[in-house]
Amino acid sequence: MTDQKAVRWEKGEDGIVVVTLDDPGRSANTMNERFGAAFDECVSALVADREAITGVILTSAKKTFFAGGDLDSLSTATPADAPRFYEQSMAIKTVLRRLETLGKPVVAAMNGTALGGGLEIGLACHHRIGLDARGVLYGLPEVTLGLLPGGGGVVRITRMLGIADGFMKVLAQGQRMKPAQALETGIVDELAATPEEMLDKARAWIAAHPEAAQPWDRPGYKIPGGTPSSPKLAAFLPAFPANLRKQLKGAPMPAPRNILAAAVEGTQVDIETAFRIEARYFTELVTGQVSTNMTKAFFYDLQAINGGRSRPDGFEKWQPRKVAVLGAGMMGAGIAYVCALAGWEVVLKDVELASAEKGKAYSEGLVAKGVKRGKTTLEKGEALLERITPTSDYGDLAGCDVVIEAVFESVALKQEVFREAMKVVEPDALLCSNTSTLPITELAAGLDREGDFIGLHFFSPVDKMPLVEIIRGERTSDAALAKAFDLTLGIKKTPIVVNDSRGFFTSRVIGTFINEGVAMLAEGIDPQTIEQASSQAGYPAPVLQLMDELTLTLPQKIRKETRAAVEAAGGTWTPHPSEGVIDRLVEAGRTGKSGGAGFYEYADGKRTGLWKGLREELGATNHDVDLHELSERMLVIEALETVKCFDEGVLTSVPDANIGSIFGIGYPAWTGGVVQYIEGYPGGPAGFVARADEFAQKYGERFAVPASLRERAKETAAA
Ligand SMILES: C/C=C/C(=O)SCCNC(=O)CCNC(=O)[C@H](O)C(C)(C)COP(=O)(O)OP(=O)(O)OC[C@H]1O[C@@H](n2cnc3c(N)ncnc32)[C@H](O)[C@@H]1OP(=O)(O)O
Repeated sequence: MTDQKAVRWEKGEDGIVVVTLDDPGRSANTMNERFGAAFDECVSALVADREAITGVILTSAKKTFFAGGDLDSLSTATPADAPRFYEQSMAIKTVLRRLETLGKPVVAAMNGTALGGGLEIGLACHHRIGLDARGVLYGLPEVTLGLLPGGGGVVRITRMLGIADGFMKVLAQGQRMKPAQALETGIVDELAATPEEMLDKARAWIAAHPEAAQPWDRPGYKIPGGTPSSPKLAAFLPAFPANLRKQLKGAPMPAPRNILAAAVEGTQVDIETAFRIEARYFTELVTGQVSTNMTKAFFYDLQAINGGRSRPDGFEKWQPRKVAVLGAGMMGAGIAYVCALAGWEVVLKDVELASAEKGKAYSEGLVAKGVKRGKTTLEKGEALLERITPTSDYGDLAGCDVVIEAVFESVALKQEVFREAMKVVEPDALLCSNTSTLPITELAAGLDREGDFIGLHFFSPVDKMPLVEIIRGERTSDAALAKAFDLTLGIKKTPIVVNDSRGFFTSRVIGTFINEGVAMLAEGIDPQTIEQASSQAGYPAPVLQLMDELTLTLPQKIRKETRAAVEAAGGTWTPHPSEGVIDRLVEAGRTGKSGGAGFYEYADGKRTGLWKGLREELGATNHDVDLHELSERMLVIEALETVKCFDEGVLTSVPDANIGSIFGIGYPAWTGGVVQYIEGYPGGPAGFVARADEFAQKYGERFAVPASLRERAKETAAA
């Protein structure tokens, strides 16, 4: 038996060797050099002792069975590291191949979460047992980090499940599956209720399968669904890359394409060659900028946020008992649903009982859909609905320890409903406004208990959107912030924390995106070209389509209010080139989707195509455009506005900026978020500044680079 190594092993009297993965230096096992060396030594010892071994069980001494490739190393790879990463990918595949061809049964007793490289270790075993416990996850999430499973995962998943199921159900989605789903998908073979039961099952399986080998190593094995040359698959395989292109709409996301290529090419050759193909595609991804961006955002930034980086210290974890939701429109109804889903009592209040009941009906619809799709049970759904009480009577808010207001965007109305609610709710209730634009400090002014007042900006549709922007007013207390943070985690959303200002962070930054799209129309650029440029940048919705959804009157109203505020403070308003276009369309009655006409035409509320008159109305005559430059203008203007948010103290955290931009306002995932876009721009911040300077020259002051960013560019260029 070895000691103090990342891998230790011990042979029992029954000849079964239990291999325990236990990196001494880390709280989770990862594929770092220490593990690689120790695992190699272990497998060599198993091979040497093969005749005396009955079987092997792989398990872990950590809470997490294995957390995959070492992201600290993977996220910092550059093109110069390509040879090293190719070698590393081949080295782990070689050792796993030696294990799977040991000639003795090998069982993965995955007694905790196994993701990425962790599941790839399991896939090299002849049998995988999962732990059926809360919080345990299995899957290959690499695609969500801009990577591919480079430890043999693509090769084995496609051999095991076939190209179609392997790609669509596991590799392309990168889903982290609960144990039952992992079993159904076929990435684990059986489940155990406890780690002890898991070991018993592993021993039993070894006893029953002394001749175990991988299916693909048995003579005559056929890949499920066939290889690319088999007629059945050849008929629809060509549609895969086409569908992928359609889904990605030209966004620079190389991982899905590389995964598909590795899967298709790898199934046409022997397994060793397939490993080399996979390693080549993996190396290309890991040394590229997109995987760095996505890993920073989706692992490190999310970890920092969920770890409570922006939550004030010293306050006990809190959860509401009874939530008052004021206003049962689209937002209020969604908020009521997510709070009831979290297990809290909810009182949904509107002026008329019928409106409140209509708000509750929204939850009924979601529950019915969930039951139909098997996502919840009838009992759970009914219990959720029981927790929502619709009312028109403020008296029913008695006992509520949180108020979440979601009424019309009017300071006077919001203050009035708070005043009424505060007469009835608990004296220390948390007071939250779901405003998307109105300054929190102004809303709180005049109400007692400004310290308990905070902004909770939800995004629509509330049940689907993963973000809540928490806005701290000038007098919001630390205690209220800690409660709002806990509430947000309680409804399983990601909280970002910003300081108060008009439009906060998300509304302000998305405003620059849509205004830039409309400014292009004012330059005479064809609307279809503008839509294409935003899709190609990776935005989930084309810019003019998005503006129609948000309505053209909203930015017009915000602009008027902001202009009034600027002028009242003695400043001068600089008109934006989008203003004329928006005003013309609003004047023509084209106010957006809800008004039945905007940049697009609608029939029965459904979009039918761009308004044909738009080109004529605005004189779309400018065809000499560089599509890439249009895409960049949108990305750059949002990044510059974010820098201003930092300068003005609205933002104080890079993870909040990155995740807020991706989860809240659809900033493209491949960038890693607004700040990471600047950091990862070709040439780093200095390259970004040079590009913004070009835009400032061509398009005006709105692209002026803030001094703080110029300074950062100098520092990073000198480093
Ligand atoms: C070729 C192969 C490619 C790949 O495999 S790519 C990687 C694919 N794997 C993943 O994406 C999983 C990433 N990790 C996680 O999602 C979570 O972690 C877990 C669900 C596995 C566990 O979560 P929890 O129990 O809450 O633990 P924790 O606090 O997140 O992690 C404990 C410590 O372990 C570090 N860590 C976790 N996974 C990795 C990793 N893959 N690479 C490097 N470090 C990792 C964390 O940062 C933290 O560290 P600290 O204790 O210093 O805070």
